[in-house]
Amino acid sequence: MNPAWAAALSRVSFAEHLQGCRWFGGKAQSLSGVEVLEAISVGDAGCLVLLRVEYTEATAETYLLPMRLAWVDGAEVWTDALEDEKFRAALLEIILEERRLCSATGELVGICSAAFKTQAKEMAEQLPSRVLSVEQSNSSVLYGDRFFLKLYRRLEVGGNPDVELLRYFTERNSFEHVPGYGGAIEFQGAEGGTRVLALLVTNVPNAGTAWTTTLRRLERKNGMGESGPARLLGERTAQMHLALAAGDGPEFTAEAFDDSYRESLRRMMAETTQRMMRLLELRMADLPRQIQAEAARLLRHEDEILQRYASLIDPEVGATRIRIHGDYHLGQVLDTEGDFVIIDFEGEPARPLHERRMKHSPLRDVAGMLRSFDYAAYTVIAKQGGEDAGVLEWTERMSEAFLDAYLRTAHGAAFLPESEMQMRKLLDACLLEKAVYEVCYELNNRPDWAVIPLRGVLRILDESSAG
Ligand SMILES: Nc1ncnc2c1ncn2[C@@H]1O[C@H](COP(=O)(O)OP(=O)(O)O)[C@@H](O)[C@H]1O
Ligand SMILES: O=P(O)(O)O[C@H]1O[C@H](CO)[C@@H](O[C@H]2O[C@H](CO)[C@@H](O)[C@H](O)[C@H]2O)[C@H](O)[C@H]1O
Repeated sequence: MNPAWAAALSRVSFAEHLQGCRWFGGKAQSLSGVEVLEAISVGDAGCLVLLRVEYTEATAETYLLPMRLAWVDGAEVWTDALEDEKFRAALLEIILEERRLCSATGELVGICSAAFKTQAKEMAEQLPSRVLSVEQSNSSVLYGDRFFLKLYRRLEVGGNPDVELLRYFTERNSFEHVPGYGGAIEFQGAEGGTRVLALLVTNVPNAGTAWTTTLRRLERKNGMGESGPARLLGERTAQMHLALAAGDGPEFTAEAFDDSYRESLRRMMAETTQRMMRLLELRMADLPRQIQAEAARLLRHEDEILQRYASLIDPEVGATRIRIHGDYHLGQVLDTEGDFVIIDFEGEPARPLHERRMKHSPLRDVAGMLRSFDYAAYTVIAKQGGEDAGVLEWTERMSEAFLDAYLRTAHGAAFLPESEMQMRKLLDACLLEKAVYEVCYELNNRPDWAVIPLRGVLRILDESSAG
């Protein structure tokens, strides 16, 4: 690393800075140390800093920070390099021109798809760019109205499912309701191990995500009777799964839902639950007082949740498992006014990479979307300050329409369990696990939102013990 940078970076108070970043996923943990692993120079525009964050009670993580030294009021300070047009242009250039930039511990490599290489040649002048200010776990840049670049914040060694799946759909032309894959930036460590730092795709003009358009409709009580959009979304979701199920090669071929998988699923579900319970205990005092009683109630249900998984993962379930979206919700769908485009195949950001790349029942995605209808309803109810029967009824209608269209479109697919009872059991297990995951995600990322999934878990438990 450049010694001047190393000295300047050593003066930055990263631990404090991270707590204020939306994309930092360690807010519920106590930090035990932060170390700069590398600062990869991006021409003279700035650098990409790899930061190792250590926790007292969780596995260390690596984060990516684009940084630039600037003079502010006569002093040299580090700023967010993404705010700088020159830096953003340099990132795009690395991909379109397939640049390779050496650093002390490895090499930064730009990878460009054939289709984007042609576009790059046509591009006479630099495209104006801007950073998107949207609700997300990473950071994104829009170049003119053509390219969309996502800079990943939490980095892991290994293949990135977002890149993998979008490249798969684009190369096979098997599902058109996704952005076109354009390229990536990787950091190939000298000691082995590659991390994906950024993804480039086509920009998809849109009216917002289905999350924002759904909330808008709900808040204005406008078009609430219509189940057409939920049906279309169910159909597109099934088409996405059918395209993924048709894949071959070790990464895509469908696999059996056998005992060893069932055991790893049960283990993963148990781990998520135990993680959630420990986080809840840790953060209890920070939760608003009126929510603490519900959180305490949830803490008493640990054994019940674990038992429920065991009985729900039925040994009779005879379906296949495939690559899935992995973190499917209304915010992962662009509303293109009349249709939908599905984005963000990275999987649940809080899970380790090997779990995100596993093959699963696509009912996990279905459960994710059903939970999202619930989130939308309770977000509106929270804003309005009280229960609203109309909104809750809407959620039920949308969920039914979505599920019905999904099952009709995927009818006969090997990834659907054979009987309706098996399907319901598996879906219920996925719904419970998703809500449990969401409590962890919110405590770590957006503590103010934790009440929504927390109440969601309690409702799922109450409903199934009543039924
Ligand atoms: N290809 C695209 N074209 C236009 N906008 C996009 C595209 N992909 C994502 N977006 C916008 O960027 C936001 C964040 O993208 P997403 O992939 O969900 O990032 P994250 O992994 O950080 O959650 C989306 O909610 C959407 O508003
Ligand atoms: O989109 P990401 O990959 O960043 O997913 C993470 O963040 C999501 C929030 O941005 C989070 O989704 C949860 O909140 C949504 C509303 O903002 C809601 O629609 C989803 O149903 C709910 O799960 C997601 O869980 C997390 O992985």
